[in-house]
Amino acid sequence: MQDWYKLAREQTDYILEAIKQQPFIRELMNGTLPSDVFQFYINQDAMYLAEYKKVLATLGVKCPHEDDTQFFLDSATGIIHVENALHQIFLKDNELAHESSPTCELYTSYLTRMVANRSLEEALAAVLPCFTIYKEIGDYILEHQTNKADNQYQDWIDTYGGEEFATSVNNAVVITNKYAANASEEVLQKMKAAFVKASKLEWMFWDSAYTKEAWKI
Ligand SMILES: Cc1ncc(C[n+]2csc(CCO)c2C)c(N)n1
Repeated sequence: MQDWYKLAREQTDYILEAIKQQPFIRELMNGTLPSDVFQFYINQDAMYLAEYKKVLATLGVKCPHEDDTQFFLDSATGIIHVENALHQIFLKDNELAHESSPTCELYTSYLTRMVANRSLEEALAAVLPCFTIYKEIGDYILEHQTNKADNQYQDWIDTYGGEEFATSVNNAVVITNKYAANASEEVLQKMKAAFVKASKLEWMFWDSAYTKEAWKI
């Protein structure tokens, strides 16, 4: 398996295209996303990230190569700095929610289960869309927006588009490809399923923010 990610990316192209068409993304891009919807998203994302950083730390500890461990542990602490800075800009303290939406709960629980109970390869594949999809969507928005000087969400957009974040995403892809290169056909199938599912959960996360998804009871 030469370039596992290239194949996984091709097989999830329909999900990427669907994300680009989501009203959340379109309105984020032109700056018209209602601020209560963005608040809901940032709130849920704060809860997502609190779990995701533990997922990355656990994954890092599982990696046999020191450099890979270093990368995932750095990414976990990076979340504390970069993402918290974003939340400082956008998260209004008085609107802090403490209950995860069903989709936020589903996504974080899924990732936690993958790193706890599955092979390193599967866990890597499950964690990767978080990096690659944000990179693609960040770049997509930067490329297509016409209002960079006056979009209230520009700080968010700039975090995920551009070069600095690209290096981190590239590292995550290279590491995942490296383990895929020696994986059996059975493991490769499981990696693909995990990558597809996590990509769908990324779509669902934005969708659930746009509808301000609540528990049914
Ligand atoms: C639901 C959701 N998915 C992905 C990201 C983006 N993201 C979160 S942590 C991380 C790795 C280190 O920065 C990246 C790319 C997000 N914020 N929220």
